[in-house]
Amino acid sequence: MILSYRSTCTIEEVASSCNAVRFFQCYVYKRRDISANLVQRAERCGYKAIVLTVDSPRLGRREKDIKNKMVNPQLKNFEGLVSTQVSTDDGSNIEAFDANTAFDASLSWKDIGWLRSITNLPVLLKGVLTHEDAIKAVEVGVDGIVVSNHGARQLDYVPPSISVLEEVKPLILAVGPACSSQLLDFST
Ligand SMILES: Cc1cc2nc3c(=O)[nH]c(=O)nc-3n(C[C@H](O)[C@H](O)[C@H](O)COP(=O)(O)O)c2cc1C
Repeated sequence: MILSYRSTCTIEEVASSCNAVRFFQCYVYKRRDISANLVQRAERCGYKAIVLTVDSPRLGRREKDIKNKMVNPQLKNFEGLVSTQVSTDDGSNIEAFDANTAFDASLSWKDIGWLRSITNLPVLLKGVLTHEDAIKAVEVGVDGIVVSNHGARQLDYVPPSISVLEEVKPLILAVGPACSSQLLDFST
């Protein structure tokens, strides 16, 4: 299974109560020490890989979250690292926290090297949708890709993940952590 950075149980709590093979999903934050803290905790707790989500330099405009005044559950993994209390008059506090405070929108291929420098775990990229990016991912040394359009919640008009599988087929490891129970291996 792939644990989201946003999980309501901490990296440690999940590790101590679950024997499944665990990967940890994270982002690169403006404050790199936060990413490093999460990644290294996951490594210490026996997670087997880091899944870096690369399709969200900023959050998409999640109109349903805004309309519903979505309130983020407490981000327990961040306790003691950063304040997650974000007040916004504009609806979604997830958007306010992730996009404006936390995520590093300058994320680029060179940052894979940085991630590799802080962990010995394999690194997978989540959010790849083209053959070109899959090739580039291999070139910069990632260990796998997750073909995903983030549920089409990030960018309008992204292709459905299933429609690009043929294009990236030789390089595919899996399709989407949300579907881990239906993990598909197209690598053969
Ligand atoms: C409530 C919710 C929370 C999500 N949180 C994350 C997250 O923290 N990190 C992430 O990479 N994707 C997150 N996603 C996106 C899913 O991982 C997944 O990409 C999406 O459901 C589409 O599935 P697919 O990737 O198999 O196409 C979230 C999706 C939903 C519905």
